[in-house]
Amino acid sequence: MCGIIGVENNKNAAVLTLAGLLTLQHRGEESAGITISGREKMRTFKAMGLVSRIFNEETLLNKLHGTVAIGHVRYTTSSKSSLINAQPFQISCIHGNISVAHNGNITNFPKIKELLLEKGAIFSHTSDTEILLHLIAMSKGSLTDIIAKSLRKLEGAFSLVILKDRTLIGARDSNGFRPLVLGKIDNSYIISSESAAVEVIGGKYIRDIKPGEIIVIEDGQIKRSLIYKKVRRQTSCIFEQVYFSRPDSVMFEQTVKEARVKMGEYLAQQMKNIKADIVIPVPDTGYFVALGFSRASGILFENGFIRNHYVGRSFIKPSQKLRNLTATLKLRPIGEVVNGKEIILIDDSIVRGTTSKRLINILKEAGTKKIHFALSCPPITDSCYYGIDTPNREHLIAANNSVEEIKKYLNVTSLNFLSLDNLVKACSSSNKKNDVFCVACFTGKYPIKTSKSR
Ligand SMILES: O=P(O)(O)OC[C@H]1O[C@H](OP(=O)(O)OP(=O)(O)O)[C@H](O)[C@@H]1O
Ligand SMILES: NC(=O)CC[C@H](N)C(=O)O
Ligand code: SF4
Ligand SMILES: [Mg+2]
Repeated sequence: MCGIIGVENNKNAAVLTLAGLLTLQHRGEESAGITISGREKMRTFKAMGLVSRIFNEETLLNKLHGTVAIGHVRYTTSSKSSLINAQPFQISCIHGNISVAHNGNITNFPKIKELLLEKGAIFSHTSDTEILLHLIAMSKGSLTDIIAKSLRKLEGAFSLVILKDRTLIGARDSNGFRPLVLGKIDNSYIISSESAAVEVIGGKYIRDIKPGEIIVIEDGQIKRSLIYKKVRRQTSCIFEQVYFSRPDSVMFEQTVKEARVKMGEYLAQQMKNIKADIVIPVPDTGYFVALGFSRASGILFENGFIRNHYVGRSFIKPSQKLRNLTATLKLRPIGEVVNGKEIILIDDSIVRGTTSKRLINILKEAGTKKIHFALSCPPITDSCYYGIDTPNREHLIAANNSVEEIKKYLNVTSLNFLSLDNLVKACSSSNKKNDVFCVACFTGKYPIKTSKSR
């Protein structure tokens, strides 16, 4: 998952974009970048690492002048985690200087790249996003037309912010896999992956960018908004509510926090025969699920872990070595809370199993008597090709083991997964049909086939 943001018509565009990126840091920790433009020449500044390490006062004041900016935090899901693939990608072409920041994965990238290479195109990045810039550079027409034409050629998941001179453009693929919202601060529009980033920088969330929509904004005015490709079926990623998004962001007319509380309530219904002394969340994502569980079951909520806030998230780290290290450093049980207790331990998901095995071991070392482990989604049995890094089924613990085998491996008293029906109910607003979600990593039924999908 990556985080993207764009701010236009604002003399503080750089600072607001930076604040937005800090708010979206949970979506990608590997690299970050900002492109800024306005009266002066377009410039991009990007580097590997966390936003706070890359952007300081000196970078901002000396290098980032302008009134329109886009920013990106990267979680690698195509090619390598390296500086050449850090975004935004800024190019110079027949249409002038253009910069783009992308969240998602373009599933027909290999095919398009091959065609472009045959035509003599030269690539300077290795990830999927660059093909869009080639398609734009080779198209003719107005800015909106060339973007629409180019996007129609892409398949898969792409929420985008694009910058050209003083124009900010937002676009979303027609399945609506990844979120993208429109907001406003004073006379400036904001486009962001999540509504939390709009609100943290002082703006107001207006609406979601629709699946298949392009929106063109300049000088504080929406110049055009069009549906470039009709939605056949909206399939927004349900894992956004489960794991990726911030609890204070709005999705499907409710906050992610509300969805997670409901997941906890449904889990409590599913597990009504299990009694325990306390309910403990695995920070951070398990927090609101455990709260919902506790309210619905009447079992006392307790904080059983101290979380180290300086090591980031474990699942999104780019190598198993880093994931192991983060999982080891991230959480420490509080002995006096768990010692001698029968607990319900709540996390959002088991993906590779890196976190859960460690947690259960350290809880036992701290004297926990019995552990009922509960997850706020079904077993993850299939890879994601739309912007989450679970490329090999052999790395997914639930792809190769039954629930009973995982229970034995984790050595827990019971293992409980939220049912798919209950997950969909928790994430839906009351007036939406169920098929607005992609649930392929739980079912293997992919809304868009790729060469690798089952
Ligand atoms: O089975 P695994 O491969 O270990 O992945 C799943 C775990 O990783 C995540 O936590 P993470 O540390 O990434 O983020 P969080 O602190 O926001 O919950 C998630 O909440 C699970 O705890
Ligand atoms: N997870 C993402 O959204 C990443 C965007 C893009 N596919 C990249 O790898 O850079
Ligand atoms: S496969 Fe899973 S993680 Fe990927 S888009 Fe679909 S629901 Fe989200
Ligand atoms: Mg977690």
